[in-house]
Amino acid sequence: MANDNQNLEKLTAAKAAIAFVKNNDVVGLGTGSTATLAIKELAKLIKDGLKITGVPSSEATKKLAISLGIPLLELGKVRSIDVSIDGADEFTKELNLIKGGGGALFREKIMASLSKKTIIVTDGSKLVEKLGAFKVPIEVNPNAEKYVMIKLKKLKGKPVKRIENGKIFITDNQNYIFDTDFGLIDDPEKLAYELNQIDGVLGHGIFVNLTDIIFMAKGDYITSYHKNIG
Ligand SMILES: O=C[C@H](O)[C@H](O)[C@H](O)COP(=O)(O)O
Repeated sequence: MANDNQNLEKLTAAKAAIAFVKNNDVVGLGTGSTATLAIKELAKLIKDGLKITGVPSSEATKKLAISLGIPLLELGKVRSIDVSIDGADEFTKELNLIKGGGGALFREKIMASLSKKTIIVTDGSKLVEKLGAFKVPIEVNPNAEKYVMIKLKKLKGKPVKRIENGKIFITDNQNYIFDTDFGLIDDPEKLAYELNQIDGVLGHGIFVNLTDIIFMAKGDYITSYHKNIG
């Protein structure tokens, strides 16, 4: 459970990202507690006259955006997004991420892939030296449940089907999530590639080369990490 300080940090990071949204932008709307704060800040600007069109990355975010009166386009219908703002469960200074704690990883990855600029916002608890303490969420078609389990074990993963409130967790795309322990991940790009090769895996929470800026707030300080374009 996030404490008050963490919530304040999330809000600080969210506000830093909102500054990148310009009039008439198509804006990717992430999922989770930090993205929610960003979306609420965006809604305030819209009330003050900013014109944007949002693209939600989950059904929960869609519902939130509608309740706040944000005009929306469906993710599957857009060719390009100007800027997207999302959270993360872990990140490294190389701008590699683990996402999907809320199960929205597939649509979030499509959103990030369509975005000219992807901004990630986090509190001070998400920065790690190496990804992997947070188990990698993997979205799996139920028809491939056993097959994918076998494949993940061959990759030395320990998959556990996600249960929430005593029930099997079902994603917005009607799939399962396997939270998979790979230990600390030495080469996230390689693991991402290997997971992409498994039939029945719709997507996974390792995000490599998809982020432009990360704003992390810790206490009173905000640190930004930028993509190395050199
Ligand atoms: O599926 C959920 C997303 O990837 C979230 O962005 C991620 O879990 C971080 O969420 P939060 O901002 O609540 O920590």
